Amino acid sequence: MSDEQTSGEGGGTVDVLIPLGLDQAYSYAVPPGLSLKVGDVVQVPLGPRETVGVVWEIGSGRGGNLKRVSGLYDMPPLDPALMKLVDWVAWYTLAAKGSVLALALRRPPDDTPERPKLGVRLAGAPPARMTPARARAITAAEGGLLIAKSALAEAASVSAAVIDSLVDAGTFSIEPMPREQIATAPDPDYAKPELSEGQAEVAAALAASVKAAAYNVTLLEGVTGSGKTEVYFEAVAEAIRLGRQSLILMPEIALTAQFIDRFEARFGVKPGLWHSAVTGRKRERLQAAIAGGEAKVVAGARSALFLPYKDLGLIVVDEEHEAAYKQEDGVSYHARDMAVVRGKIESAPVILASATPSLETRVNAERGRYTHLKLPERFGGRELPGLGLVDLRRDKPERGRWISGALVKAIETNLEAKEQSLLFLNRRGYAPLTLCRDCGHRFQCPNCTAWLVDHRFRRALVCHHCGHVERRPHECPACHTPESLTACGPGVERLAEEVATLFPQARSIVLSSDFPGGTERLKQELMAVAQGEFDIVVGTQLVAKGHNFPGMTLVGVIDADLGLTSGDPRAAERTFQVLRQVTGRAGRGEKPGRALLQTHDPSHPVLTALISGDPERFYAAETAAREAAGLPPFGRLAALIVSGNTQAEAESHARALARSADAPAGVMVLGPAEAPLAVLRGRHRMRLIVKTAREVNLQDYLRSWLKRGPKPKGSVRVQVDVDPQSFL
Ligand SMILES: Nc1ncnc2c1ncn2[C@@H]1O[C@H](COP(=O)(O)OP(=O)(O)OP(=O)(O)O)[C@@H](O)[C@H]1O
Ligand SMILES: [Zn+2]
Repeated sequence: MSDEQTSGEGGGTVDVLIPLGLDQAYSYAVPPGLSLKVGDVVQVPLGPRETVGVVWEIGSGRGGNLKRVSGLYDMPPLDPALMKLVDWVAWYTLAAKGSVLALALRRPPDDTPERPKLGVRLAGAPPARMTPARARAITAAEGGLLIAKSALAEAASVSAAVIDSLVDAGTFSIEPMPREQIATAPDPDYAKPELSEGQAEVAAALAASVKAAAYNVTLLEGVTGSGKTEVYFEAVAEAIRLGRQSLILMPEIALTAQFIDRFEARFGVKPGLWHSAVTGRKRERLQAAIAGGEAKVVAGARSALFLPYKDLGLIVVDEEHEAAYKQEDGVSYHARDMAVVRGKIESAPVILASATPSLETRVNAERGRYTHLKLPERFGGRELPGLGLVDLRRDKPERGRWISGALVKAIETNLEAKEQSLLFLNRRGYAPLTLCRDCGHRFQCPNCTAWLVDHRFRRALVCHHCGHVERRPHECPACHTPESLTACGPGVERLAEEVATLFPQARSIVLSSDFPGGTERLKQELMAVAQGEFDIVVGTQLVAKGHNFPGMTLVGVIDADLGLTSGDPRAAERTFQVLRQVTGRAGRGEKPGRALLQTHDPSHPVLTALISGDPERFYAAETAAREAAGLPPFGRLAALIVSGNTQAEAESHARALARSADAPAGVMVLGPAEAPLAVLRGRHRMRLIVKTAREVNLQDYLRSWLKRGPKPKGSVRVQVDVDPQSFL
């Protein structure tokens, strides 16, 4: 930013960043009479059209023959903290700055006036001509309250025309309804829980960090059911008392009905909810309430990180280890890491909560960069579930079955005791692979290097990567043998079939993201499970985390080895996390719980660490392994995915890029090799991996490399992923 000038006057210039995939701000002339400052939201011409942009810098030159800014929008300028965040995220991820701005920029307000909802009120004398319908409407409106027209019509079982006629007769007055409250102030003392001694200590430390109003990161590590939520609510309460705003980031906001209820029980109102399904005017109003500082607590998905908080006093990242925090398309940022950045920019404390923290966060805590607070016990003296392994090499289910004898017995015992069981299998659909018994033909996605997953309930074969759907035919498309297709391996739907056969009297349900009826129904079913309406739940990772099912006392993991063989450097960590989360669903209520994990490899270090009940053992071993391999957080990693319409195009560009790598000391460029998903949505993909020592400035290196390297031509695209989480 220029030092001398704080505003661009008529005749001067400004650099305007446009929320599109452009890295540079463009210079425009400021027309006479207009005075612009940094952060102002303006309209500018771009090619043949007009577009919105933000004044990023005040230029020093004269307008000359530059295009002119067309006008200034009547909306608050972008906050300097948010501009800083945009700059930082763009620098770190190598995404185009304009694309990052698109995450942070509010759309200019819709100018069409919002049609207020109309209400009617009993205000005058009864009409000269009375009818039964009119009488009902008048009776329903007694008391003189303002009632929405449609609600009154429904309450009185009359048509809207009847109400209108009473308005015409002067019996009812018509008035605009007050707007639905979007930001009612939460009450920090609405329903304070009685905290245990350990909880109270941690809560006090968190509240103190809020009071200190300074940047500081705390890892809140507590076993499943220890009351992490309850405890960080105390930090939120403190922020509310100070009149400041809190952001609670959650990995899957759409499924957090239980969380919202808990928040309401604690603070008397719902938090402001921010996610992609909040649209239109509601979205605008919430943004305005956040910018105005009235919305005190926002619970949101990762995009809530880019909202224009007026006075952010606390950021909580719940389940900080979750992979869902990493955005893979467009700007590929990790919301947990960027939350820490925003905390720093805002001088606000950040709480990272998890029962199974990421290795990165653990190492930061161990090295003293983060404060480490622990809740080592479950609340109310409850025990963590006892864990046992089932050796599938000995206790082998018959062909086409997946539940071992030991697990069947445990479920039977649970059914007799009227307690709930959860069978966990992280595979959607009926079967991961379909093949022809006669010729061996396998059903593959035409657009991706992936098998089509049999979804029997939907009667379709589906690609989980691109969404391609086809009908399951009756004969093999290759050899035309009728009825020769066979399903290989289990998915949750198939497991549910087995459950129905084994336990016909049990009330069972399958829960996965394929659940018919969408998120709303799914929420209801999760509630129903919590209320004990099902005996057996078959589910994917969707049911593994965050939920509180008090009657659940048994968790059976169908395939504990799944995920350990993927070759992903994070495979061990992920498996450890998901297994600890899912087994943590057992025994959260009055009765103790247990979990059985089926495996072909009972001596695998991840499993023995889990069984030992000593997570430190796992973290120590995994930390040592990562350190030895120079993997994050001990080194830095980036992936470059080079894709093109043909294999040849992608490969030749990837090779040319590799040749120009010119890696200095401390930098290693690996590849190109075919990406594990070699074809995705019809695009051929090659991958280069950049691995550097921790002290290397990875971003600077990548930038200089991409600048001197060959420029992508034709269909070729290069996608940069700093800190890749998924190695597909
Ligand atoms: N001090 C308390 N008073 C009353 N109930 C509590 C208290 N602490 C925790 N609980 C209850 O214990 C259960 C588990 O608490 P909570 O969900 O906060 O744990 P968590 O550590 O977030 O669990 P997870 O990591 O498994 O999601 C909840 O039903 C919660 O209401
Ligand atoms: Zn596909």
